[in-house]
Amino acid sequence: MLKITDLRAQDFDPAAVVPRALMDVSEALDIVQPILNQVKDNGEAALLDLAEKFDGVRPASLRVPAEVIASALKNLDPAIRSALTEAIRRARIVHAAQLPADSTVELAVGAEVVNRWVPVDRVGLYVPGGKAVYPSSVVMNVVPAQAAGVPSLAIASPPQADNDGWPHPTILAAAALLGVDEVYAAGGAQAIAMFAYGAKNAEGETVCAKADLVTGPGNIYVAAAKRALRGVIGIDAEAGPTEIAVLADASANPEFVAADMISQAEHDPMAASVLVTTSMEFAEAVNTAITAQAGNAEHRKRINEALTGEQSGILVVEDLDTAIELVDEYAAEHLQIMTADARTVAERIRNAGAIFVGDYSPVPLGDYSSGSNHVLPTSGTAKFSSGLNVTSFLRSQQLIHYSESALGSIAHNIEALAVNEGLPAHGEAIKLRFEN
Ligand SMILES: NC(=O)c1ccc[n+]([C@@H]2O[C@H](COP(=O)([O-])OP(=O)(O)OC[C@H]3O[C@@H](n4cnc5c(N)ncnc54)[C@H](O)[C@@H]3O)[C@@H](O)[C@H]2O)c1
Ligand SMILES: N[C@H](CO)Cc1c[nH]c[nH+]1
Ligand SMILES: [Zn+2]
Repeated sequence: MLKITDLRAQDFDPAAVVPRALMDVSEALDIVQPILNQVKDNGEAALLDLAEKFDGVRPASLRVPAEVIASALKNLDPAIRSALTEAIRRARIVHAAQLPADSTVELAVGAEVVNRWVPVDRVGLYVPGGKAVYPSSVVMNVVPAQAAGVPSLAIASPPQADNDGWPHPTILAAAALLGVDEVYAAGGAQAIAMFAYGAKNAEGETVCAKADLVTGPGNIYVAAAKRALRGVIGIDAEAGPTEIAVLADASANPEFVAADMISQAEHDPMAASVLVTTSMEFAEAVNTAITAQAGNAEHRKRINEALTGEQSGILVVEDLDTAIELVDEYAAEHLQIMTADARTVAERIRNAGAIFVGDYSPVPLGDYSSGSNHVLPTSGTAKFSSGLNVTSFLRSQQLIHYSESALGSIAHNIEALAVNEGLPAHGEAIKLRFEN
């Protein structure tokens, strides 16, 4: 049962009423800092020690041998192979369409500025694997990186005690299906540090080369490590514990909404499920359906913890405008619109990682098979971050090429502005080119 807050007929501050987790990423920073230092100082040895400590198994090596990856692909269940293949196909089409075009602008004769998009050289892709297994996150990381043209891709995923300390076999098989052969048995904050600093063995040989960018989802420790190491390495968004917000009116189906909220709660006791609705009767019907459905769920303990935590809840408001204001303040990782004329309502939303429209576009569709990306910003960071996409792996560079006469025609402007800023040497650098 989620807590219902009745906000009808009262004034409130949206920021003060939207549910938020008690422990946010900033509080996990103190927990992960010693882990990051350990990896920075001791490379592979630290990573193997941390695997033993946090994952309960010490892999035989940090890098997964090629034959282990090949055997995972060979033994992959055909139904899973076919589902992954279709997910990859759809994701490739959607992500290829995101590729931005270079542009060349000629502002005057001989005055050219090129805007070009250049992929990063090497990326580390994090695939979670603590409480659940995420081969779908292999697809979501690798497909946009490949579409962007990144030449060097490496994956890290937690070692699994029941797979001889290697990452889960379906994760290895998904990597093989996508043509990625560089996979490391490393999880959590330590895996992010491995990509940020690189890792050497006791002999001083490089086991994992430093990456330029790390992307991918994970729990609060993974999100905290990304925040702490930003600057040492590029990061995508803080894609931490899963969130779903549902904006629904009385026309929605409470059984559907309950199932969708439970689906995301099963990720993590820290996951958040939030319903904003204009109907108290509907709010109560969803709560009744959640009680009935969650009682039979495999992960009911985790689900119950997530749904009864401070981060989850149901808000009942007076009208649709107020509901939209609240979901915009919440800025959910996933927002489902389940109202009359859902498509029009979706157009009015400003802040969300991804927006799922209507009864037949639930979040689990996007988690696996819609073609969209499931690595999305959490904890309100959708106000300023995007979900993983092709541009996450690209840098926009400008190439400036002016001829002598093109520079000469605006030299006086540069000199005037340089003097005005109190930086006359800037102006002199232009002027001396045109003397004598
Ligand atoms: N936002 C997104 O795009 C998105 C997508 C998919 C999954 N997720 C989220 O990813 C997360 C996956 O979490 P998970 O735990 O299953 O796997 P995970 O791989 O993210 O985390 C497992 C690792 O956490 C570390 N860890 C565990 N307890 C720790 C502790 N007390 N201190 C320090 N480190 C610790 C361990 O090193 C372990 O290997 C979930 O929260 C899920 O909701 C988010
Ligand atoms: N809902 C997750 C994103 O927060 C993605 C996922 C993967 N597998 C199942 N779900
Ligand atoms: Zn999910």
